[in-house]
Amino acid sequence: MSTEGEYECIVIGAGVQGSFTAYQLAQRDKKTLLLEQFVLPHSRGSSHGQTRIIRKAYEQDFYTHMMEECYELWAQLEREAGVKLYRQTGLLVMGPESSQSYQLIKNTLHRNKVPMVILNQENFSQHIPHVNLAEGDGAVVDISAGVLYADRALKTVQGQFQKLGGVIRDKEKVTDIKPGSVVTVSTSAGVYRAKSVVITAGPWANRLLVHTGLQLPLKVVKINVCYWREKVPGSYNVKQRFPCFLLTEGEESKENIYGLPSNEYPGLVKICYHAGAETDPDQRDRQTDRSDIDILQRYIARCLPGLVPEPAVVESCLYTQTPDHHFVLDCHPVYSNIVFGAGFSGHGFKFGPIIGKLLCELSLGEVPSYDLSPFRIRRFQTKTKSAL
Ligand SMILES: Cc1cc2nc3c(=O)[nH]c(=O)nc-3n(C[C@H](O)[C@H](O)[C@H](O)COP(=O)(O)OP(=O)(O)OC[C@H]3O[C@@H](n4cnc5c(N)ncnc54)[C@H](O)[C@@H]3O)c2cc1C
Ligand SMILES: O=C(O)[C@@H]1CCCCN1
Repeated sequence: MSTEGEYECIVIGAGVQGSFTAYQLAQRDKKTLLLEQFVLPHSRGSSHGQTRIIRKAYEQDFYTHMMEECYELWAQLEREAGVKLYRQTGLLVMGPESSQSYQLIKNTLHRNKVPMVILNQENFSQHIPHVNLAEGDGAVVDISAGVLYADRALKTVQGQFQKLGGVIRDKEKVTDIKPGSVVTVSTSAGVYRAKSVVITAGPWANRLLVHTGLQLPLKVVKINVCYWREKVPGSYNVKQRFPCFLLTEGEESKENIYGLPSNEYPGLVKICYHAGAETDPDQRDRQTDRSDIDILQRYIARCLPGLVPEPAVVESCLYTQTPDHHFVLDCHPVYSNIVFGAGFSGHGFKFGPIIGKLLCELSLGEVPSYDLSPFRIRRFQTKTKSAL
């Protein structure tokens, strides 16, 4: 019998998480197949675009701890592939001194001895020109934070996976998963079998998990990715050492507003709102809600006087949110050889190398390198078919 369609592991979904999982498996000499429904590269999921923020500044220690190793893994990939994927810019975190979120981030940085600088109302504008710090707001800079070149990172990790003998089959949509000690995966073009399967399908996670009788409490939202024109070209540029920034909450809203220095599109600064309207991932272009843009316009007019408060470019991206905004990293409750990573809630890119490592460990039945209790599905009231 031919073993062509037989693998040690099949990874479904070639976004950042699936690509790093496949790469980790191949590094461990496992015969691995990475399946992707669209032709690669594509911009219909969550991992496309030129940039993402990388940072250690989090409210919870467990993310900061994971990022310690994760920076190393990003650097290792850069060295292996001879490609630059990270640029240090620092991350300026601003928020009301009295707010819990701002204080938690500041305390996490402090407790974990992450290099940081605290700014005050007196010295703020000297360090960060062209930004108005709201009265009562504090400001702290996570020094090692920066920008990851997202599209380049995806291409690089997929290339390294292939160099290690890994197989990518794109334009192959998974249509069925049959659990068992050997899992059978059917696609639009063939049938494959593997000892274990990892589902990293981003906004489509529940569409695949349904074949295994499981549904997760995931909400898919569309984010308007807005770019704003500098009145004086270069004033918020990465070369001027303008940092990434994150506003924990402000006059305009309770949700984060965040930005990255002008870099990818000359003269344009990326600033987005960390919330959006619910959408079907296959119908995102029909979701035309712009309430996030209204919020951003008011914020920019008030606090970023060097930008034209009208977006010059609007692209789109999807978040897949869990109720607590923490990731889902777990094995299927009935079929332990089916593993999934989902619900990255708009902050998973930077963790790609660590998520890949953890999902690889779970799929090989190993004890994961980190405590996964914040990410397990038992924290939800998950719907599992009684027939299982
Ligand atoms: C606007 C925006 C800004 C963000 N900013 C940051 C940031 O600054 N820092 C950060 O760390 N993170 C950030 N994120 C979050 C980060 O980008 C995501 O958490 C991450 O990309 C999720 O990756 P994924 O692999 O889970 O999903 P995806 O990238 O969506 O990958 C899933 C893949 O599965 C494929 N697939 C689905 N169903 C099937 C099927 N049936 N058969 C085959 N293939 C299938 C899809 O086509 C897709 O390619 C941001 C996200 C957005 C949208
Ligand atoms: O993951 C991040 O670092 C950013 C922070 C702000 C919201 C979007 N994601």
